[in-house]
Amino acid sequence: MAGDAADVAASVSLVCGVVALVTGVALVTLFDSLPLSVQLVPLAVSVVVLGLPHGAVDHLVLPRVREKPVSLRWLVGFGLGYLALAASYAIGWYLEPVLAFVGFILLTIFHWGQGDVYALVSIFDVDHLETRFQRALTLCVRGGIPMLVPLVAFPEQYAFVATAVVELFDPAATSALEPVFAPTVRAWVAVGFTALVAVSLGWGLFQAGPSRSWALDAGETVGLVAFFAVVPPILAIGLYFAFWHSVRHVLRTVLVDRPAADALEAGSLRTALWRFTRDAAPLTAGALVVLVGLALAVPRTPATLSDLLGVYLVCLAVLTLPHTVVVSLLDWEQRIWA
Ligand SMILES: CC1=C(/C=C/C(C)=C/C=C/C(C)=C/C=O)C(C)(C)CCC1
Ligand SMILES: [Fe+2]
Repeated sequence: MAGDAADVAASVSLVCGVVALVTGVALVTLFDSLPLSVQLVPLAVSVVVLGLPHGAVDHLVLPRVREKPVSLRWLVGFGLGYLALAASYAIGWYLEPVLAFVGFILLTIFHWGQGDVYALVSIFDVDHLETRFQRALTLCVRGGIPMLVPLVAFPEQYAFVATAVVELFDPAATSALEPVFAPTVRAWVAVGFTALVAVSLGWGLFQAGPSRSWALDAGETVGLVAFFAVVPPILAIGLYFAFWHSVRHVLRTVLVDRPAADALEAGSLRTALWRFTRDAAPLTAGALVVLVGLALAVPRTPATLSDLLGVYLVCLAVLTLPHTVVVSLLDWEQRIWA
């Protein structure tokens, strides 16, 4: 990895992440209750800033990391494959919305976990995650935090959002999710997940000692758990998605884009981000077309804020499936799991 450019990426990742967590915690501390319209702001912003755009350079990252030209032939083949995956998953939402929702949670665990493993290994260059198994554990921990901690801490809002999403397709199906929110299930999730975090961090500590990189991993992990335990999930996930996951992935795409990485190394974050923005603009517009198309196509016409949130989540779900395939191939090229 480009030495200095990765250092700049590390600082930017850390600063944005800390700002996101502190913002969420400050908001819940300062205000007794936050209206839904306020909690939705970061997710709404993520439609055009960082969130949707972070995947909008998927067509460029693989040729760039392989140092191959972006040919028309590649773009057509890639585009067709990407759309086929997204469309198949969209059909899945119509056929089995509950299954599609559970699949989305699992997909998010995997994808957000893999994003953080990359950041730890390649951006922060940690020394306590030597084996593939340790990295897999870390993937489960980092991906599990945003999806499981809110289930334990905020079951009502979790159920509200799950219902809003599934209802778009089949109002009668929403009751199928109810058992997941039962206190005993949530208690088991809490116990199991705490054990997973303890094993994952404990193992790293045992192997590498209390190194700087272990402390960074532990600090981020504890910070994220605390954040998702106290900040209502619609707000928390919006902040995390834009300013944690997306920032780290955008930096990853910058690091594989030679001119942008050079700019980053020279300290010109602005030039690097400008190149990203230019590259991401066309397919961010494409993703917006998918969003509007879904809003028109779902069986229940979205009328409320929670319906709109539901449509946005379904849009994220169908695009995240091919996006995760691309990121997994990028992981492969960058030997994150070798
Ligand atoms: C908003 C929200 C939820 C789900 C969010 C998800 C699953 C987001 C996934 C986004 C992805 C994968 C983006 C691409 O990188 C929960 C957990 C139901 C709880 C309540 C609030
Ligand atoms: Fe992503």
